[in-house]
Amino acid sequence: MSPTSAPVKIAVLGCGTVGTQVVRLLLEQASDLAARVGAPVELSGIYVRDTTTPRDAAVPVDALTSDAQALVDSSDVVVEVMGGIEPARTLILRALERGSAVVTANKALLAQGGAELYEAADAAGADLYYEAAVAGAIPIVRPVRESLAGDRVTRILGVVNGTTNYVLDEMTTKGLDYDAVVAEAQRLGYAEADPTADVGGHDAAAKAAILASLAFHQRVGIDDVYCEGITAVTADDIAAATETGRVIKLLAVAEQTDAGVSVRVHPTLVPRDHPLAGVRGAFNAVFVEAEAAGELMFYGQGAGGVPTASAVLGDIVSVARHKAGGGKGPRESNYARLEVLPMSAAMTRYAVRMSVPDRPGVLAAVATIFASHGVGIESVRQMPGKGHAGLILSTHRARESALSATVEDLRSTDAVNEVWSVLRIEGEL
Ligand SMILES: NC(=O)C1=CN([C@@H]2O[C@H](COP(=O)(O)OP(=O)(O)OC[C@H]3O[C@@H](n4cnc5c(N)ncnc54)[C@H](O)[C@@H]3O)[C@@H](O)[C@H]2O)C=CC1
Ligand SMILES: N[C@@H](CC=O)C(=O)O
Ligand code: NA
Repeated sequence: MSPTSAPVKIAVLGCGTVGTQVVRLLLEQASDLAARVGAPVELSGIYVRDTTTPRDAAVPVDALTSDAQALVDSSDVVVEVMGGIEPARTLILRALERGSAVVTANKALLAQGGAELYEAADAAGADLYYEAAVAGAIPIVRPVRESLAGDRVTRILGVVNGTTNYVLDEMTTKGLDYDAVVAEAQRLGYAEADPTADVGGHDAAAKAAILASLAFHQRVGIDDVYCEGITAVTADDIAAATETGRVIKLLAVAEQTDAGVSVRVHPTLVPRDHPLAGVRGAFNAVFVEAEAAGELMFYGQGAGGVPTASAVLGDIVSVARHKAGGGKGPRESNYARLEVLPMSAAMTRYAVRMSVPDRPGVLAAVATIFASHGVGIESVRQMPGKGHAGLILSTHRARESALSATVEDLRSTDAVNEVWSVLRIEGEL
């Protein structure tokens, strides 16, 4: 490091699960970080609501401030780990407008108001980095944004929410109660401040929007993403999945086809021998298919304060290097003009689980309904009950609109007592 290098001043906004670990690592690793950056990396302050709240011993009390604007205005790099839309948005814009680099973990803000932030960064020639916003510690933003920038990404398939993966995994393997597992995910620091963002699928949808924007070089916002969470998944769904050699995962799917771009998040049946089925606990995994690269898989800890802080620190080093030695990170790539398709146009496979009367001719009647909508049946599994039979019909690839029309007819025929659930299938040939 040159003895004349001016320190790079880092402001941290928010001191919760992630912020605490960012501060700890910044201070503990200060000398290594300085050597990697080429200049001292200095914590200029930590913005909190209340400076008197007791905090982790790693957080220096004299660095706490409740004056966010003054802190932002006196820093070279602003690290936003508060979450939420405001005041995060205003403070990030303020930082970017004065040419400061911004590192954020805030996928909700990026997926909702990203355009405004990217434009402000571009106008000021400032860095905007957000590796922690997608799949926690896993390097996925940088690979898609930079390493694959010369390729054509066609599909991304991922487990990108640690909380829901943890919940589904605990319910599947230990038969634990849904509410108890969600509470544990909160205690472990996996869940969002409001865990309905996790279980409702919105957190995964925000990540899917960010990944799709990067992969397909155009803006895809949260409103473009079809989103279904795990709240309707029942113990019976999990048992039926096990029965058919599958597991249920909340998957984010982003695909580019000739017709356009399709981005969706929903509970999905994955065959037990598929690598995504083996993603346990709060771990995440992202498959990327690109024309030249072929299939790539990224795997690691998708949630939790310490792993997420690793991704934040990596971004801090990148932007601090630019501050110390010159240079700048990539601008937003937003030139493509593909149509973002509605969910009704999505193509996938389905498992329809239903109860039918235990009498002859029922199966033929059900098959006729599927055929009338052009939905091919790949397999039928029967599970006998008292006076009725449980059926699981797995389909060939079909259009979502055709499947919806099929289910509507199934619900109105007397050949079916009840349609219990409809789950999409990915990863099976
Ligand atoms: N916890 C995790 O595993 C991950 C979290 N993230 C993201 O990182 C960000 C932070 O998440 P966590 O640390 O888990 O949340 P958290 O709720 O533990 O921490 C946020 C902190 O910011 C503070 N804060 C919120 N609004 C504020 C305001 N207006 N003024 C001052 N302080 C304010 C809160 O009091 C809290 O201490 C969020 O955007 C989240 O989506 C991203 C990846 C993983
Ligand atoms: N709540 C999120 C945290 C990381 O993004 C999750 O559970 O994945
Ligand atoms: Na990441």
